[in-house]
Amino acid sequence: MTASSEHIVHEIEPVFDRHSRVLILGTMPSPKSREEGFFYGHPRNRFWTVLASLFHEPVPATNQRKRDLLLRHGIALWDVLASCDIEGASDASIKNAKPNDLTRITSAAPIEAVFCTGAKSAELYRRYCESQTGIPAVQLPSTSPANAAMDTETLTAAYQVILDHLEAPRHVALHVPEVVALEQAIAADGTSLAELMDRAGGFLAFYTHTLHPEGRIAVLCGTGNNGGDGWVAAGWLAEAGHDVVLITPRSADELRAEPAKSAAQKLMQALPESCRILIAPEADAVAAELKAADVIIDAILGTGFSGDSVKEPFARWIEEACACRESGTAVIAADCPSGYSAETGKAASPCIKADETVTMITSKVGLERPWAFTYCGNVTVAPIAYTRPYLDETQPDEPEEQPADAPAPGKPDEQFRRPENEDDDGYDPYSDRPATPEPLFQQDPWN
Ligand SMILES: NC(=O)C1=CN([C@@H]2O[C@H](COP(=O)(O)OP(=O)(O)OC[C@H]3O[C@@H](n4cnc5c(N)ncnc54)[C@H](O)[C@@H]3O)[C@@H](O)[C@H]2O)[C@@H](O)CC1
Ligand SMILES: [K+]
Repeated sequence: MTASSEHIVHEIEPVFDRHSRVLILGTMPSPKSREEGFFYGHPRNRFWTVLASLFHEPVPATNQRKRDLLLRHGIALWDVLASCDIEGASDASIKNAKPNDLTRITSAAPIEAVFCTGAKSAELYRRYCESQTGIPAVQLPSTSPANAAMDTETLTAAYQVILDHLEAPRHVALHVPEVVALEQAIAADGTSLAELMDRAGGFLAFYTHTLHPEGRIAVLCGTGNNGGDGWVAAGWLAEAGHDVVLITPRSADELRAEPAKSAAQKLMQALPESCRILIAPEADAVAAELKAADVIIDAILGTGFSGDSVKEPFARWIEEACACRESGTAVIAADCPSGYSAETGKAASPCIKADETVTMITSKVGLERPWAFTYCGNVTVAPIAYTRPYLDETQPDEPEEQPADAPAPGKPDEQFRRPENEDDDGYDPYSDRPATPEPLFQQDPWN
């Protein structure tokens, strides 16, 4: 060990579960990562920026969000080394290396590909770990600030290869009480409702900003938690450089629903200059603000709405927003369009017609009705939590739906229906029937 090197023992737990399909490995957490208690913790390391951009998500800001992102996409994350002597974060200085036992992950998860984030981890993996796992590693470029020559776009393009091994996220449509129960269960396990709202509003803003990187945005907020998503999104969009006006019937302090009230108060405590708040404005003032906007975010009513009609002042706000959309203003709904039942798909009078709906956590049955597009436009699920463990328990995979006139399985509807795989000669290439060997030579007919 040299004077400036230290003996380091890896103390950050690996991230994986039984759905992880890809394993990403570095060498050893840097001093900054050890301080943060999580992988790639240096603010200038681009690992999280690259992953977020691969999945079109906001860059995760906390360790919990980073862990969540990995698990949602089926990625396991660890390092090759369990301990070594190292100078700072210098891979080149590594001596006395002891590898981690990667079978801890490969025996529990269906890992089909291993990626190393840099030359040193790939070299150490080949030397110490490949024989344990039996899976050769693909070397990816390092995301560390030391690899500054490579820009983030090039890095992201190199990391695309990971996607070939991952499954597309499953979208399950739940009933509204099931969504509420799901959020409660996630909150009971440590991701609070306030945190879920922060992620919901953050994703709503990220999605809006991706579609409309510039322009003036009006956010219509109701008094429930759907409004809370709007308060969070407004702050985020103002920070991202938009001119934002938030329209609400009540001040932050007068709201009653939690976590919406706390989210609104948090925005008021550090209100960005480009975010104006209009409290209970006259109908004409609302109309003028909506007309001046390039994008309207509808965060008036979400899953808490039911009924045949919408009360004032929201009814008028909805009518004004619909009129603006007729003249070309984009409308993006938070969770579901206001006035539209996320449970039944019934549209009240009046009802928002949106170009896009960013629905939180998972889809809802009302958003899957055949006419939903008229009100919801494109529906995008905001991936605000890792829901799979909860849904695996409560939602066993349904058998594929058969059309009403489909024959019962195993009972052909016609007497002479042929097995599906049979070809014109009656040979089924996929059956287990052993092929009858053909004679190699025909017998000489003259003998
Ligand atoms: N529970 C949570 O932690 C999370 C909730 N989220 C958001 O919270 C929403 C659900 O929040 P809430 O349960 O508070 O319900 P909503 O905010 O959807 O609706 C409740 C509000 O609607 C008003 N309302 C009901 N019927 C009305 C009518 N006919 N006319 C006018 N106003 C009417 C009520 O007075 C109440 O203020 C979701 O849609 C989602 O956007 C997300 O932030 C994710 C996390
Ligand atoms: K809404």
